[in-house]
Amino acid sequence: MREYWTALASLMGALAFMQGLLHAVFPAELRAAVARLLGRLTRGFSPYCYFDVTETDGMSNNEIYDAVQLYLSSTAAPSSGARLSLTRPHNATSFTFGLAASDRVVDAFRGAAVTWEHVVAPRQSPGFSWRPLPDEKRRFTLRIRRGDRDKLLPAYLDHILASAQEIRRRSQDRLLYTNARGGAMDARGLPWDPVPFKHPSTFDTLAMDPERKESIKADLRDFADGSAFYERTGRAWKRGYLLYGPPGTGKSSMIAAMANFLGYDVYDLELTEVSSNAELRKLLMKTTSKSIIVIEDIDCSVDLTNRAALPPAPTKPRPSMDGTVDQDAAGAASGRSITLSGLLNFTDGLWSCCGSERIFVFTTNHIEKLDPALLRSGRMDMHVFMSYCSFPALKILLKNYLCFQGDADDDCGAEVMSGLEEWIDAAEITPADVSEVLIKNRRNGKRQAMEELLDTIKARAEKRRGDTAATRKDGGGEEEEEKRALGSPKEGKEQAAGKDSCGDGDGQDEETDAKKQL
Ligand SMILES: Nc1ncnc2c1ncn2[C@@H]1O[C@H](COP(=O)(O)OP(=O)(O)OP(=O)(O)O)[C@@H](O)[C@H]1O
Ligand SMILES: [Mg+2]
Repeated sequence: MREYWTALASLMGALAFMQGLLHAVFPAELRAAVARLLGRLTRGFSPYCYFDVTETDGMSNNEIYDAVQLYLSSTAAPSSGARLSLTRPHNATSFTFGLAASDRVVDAFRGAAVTWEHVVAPRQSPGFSWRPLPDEKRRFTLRIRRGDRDKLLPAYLDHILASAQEIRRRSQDRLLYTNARGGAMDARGLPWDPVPFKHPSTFDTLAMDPERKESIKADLRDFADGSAFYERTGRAWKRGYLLYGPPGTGKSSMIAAMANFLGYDVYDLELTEVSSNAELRKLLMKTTSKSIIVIEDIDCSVDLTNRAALPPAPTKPRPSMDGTVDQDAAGAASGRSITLSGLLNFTDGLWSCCGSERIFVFTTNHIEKLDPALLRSGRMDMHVFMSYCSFPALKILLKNYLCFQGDADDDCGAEVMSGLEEWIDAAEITPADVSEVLIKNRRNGKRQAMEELLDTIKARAEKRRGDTAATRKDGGGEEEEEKRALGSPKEGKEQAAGKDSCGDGDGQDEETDAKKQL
């Protein structure tokens, strides 16, 4: 036994000596080169090919790395018995599983097996970098059989990217992005600032005529399921909504309800922070698909006066082919570089097709101030008038705020309800004002809250009647008439009933025309 231990000790000594000698004679670079050569030789004879997906690709994060991580976490890993790491992504409420360092997982696609390995190695010399790099270098290595290569690539990677996007959408809370940084980029080169989007508005809580609500929901559903339709018809997969109406009628609430209904992120585009059309294009390019791009109060954000009414510019703007004023030239000449034509390119020009499945929503309190170019057919597919509170909309608010059950609710006298029905249209009261009264009085019980509301509505209707009479007396009748003609709820109701107010009778787009005016 003793001899055995002596022999082992001298063998270990000899090995240590050899290793020291090897290190002294062959420098590290030479050893690495030999290892690389051997690796290349063995790979040359190997029936597999390998693809590395590194965490960073030079300056920025590698989108495919993130996608592979998410994909493996949800599909392959849980069934494989591999070791998993647990993470919760930024802004997410749920946990995701990731493949731990140096672990492997087998996946299958189109009948072929593939192996993923997660390789984590310490970063040796950080070198020069514009941004702090992690201490470890991470990558996924994909191993597939040489014979399967054409069958799997790039379809398998497309499948991974699509699955990861869907997982992200399901697991993450929706995000609200804003460009309020005046064009500055963040560390990842993105011009948008995200915050978690947790708006409670849904189509159930939105007070508007149930029929119009249903038709908007159906339109959104058609849009979201319309991949094949848009491809077949050669149209960009996008849709434009123009929401217009007085303040407090639910335009912003409708946007939140749309986002919650579809599960889309919202990009709130602050046009006053955008200095040029080029910047606008960059912003558009950095939006993701399955998103709603919102420009609120479009009439206030940028000077979108009628083309004919543009102020004379110091240098003569170049007339376009159809004789109208060149908006870019006029805009530049008048000192602002974001123009109507830039905005139109953004919504339905060539640039609008970067990415897909996006909804543009413009809101305004003054549709009459918008350029007809913005309203013409094909630009904004749906014009939705958000009107003052109607009786069906009021019933929704009563249900939401007071749990009022309609006719089945005996507590509240039928006469209060019929009074509300009688006065609500004449009062021209917004859902926001109705909500305010209900919130204030809801602790006093249903009946009292509704009576309070009836008083408010009656007082308002009578005041309106008095105001109108006074205006007529002062000879302002014509002005009042004009105002009503431009944006009154009555007009909205006619429009809601199917009248086209946008001069869009060219029948260019049947699908759009059928649903356009809501
Ligand atoms: N149709 C509606 N259904 C339910 N709640 C509404 C509706 N309209 C307004 N409200 C209530 O009033 C508040 C203000 O509404 P919202 O901000 O959506 O109005 P808006 O039309 O966007 O107004 P503005 O034109 O001033 O931006 C909301 O928080 C919501 O509680
Ligand atoms: Mg609003």
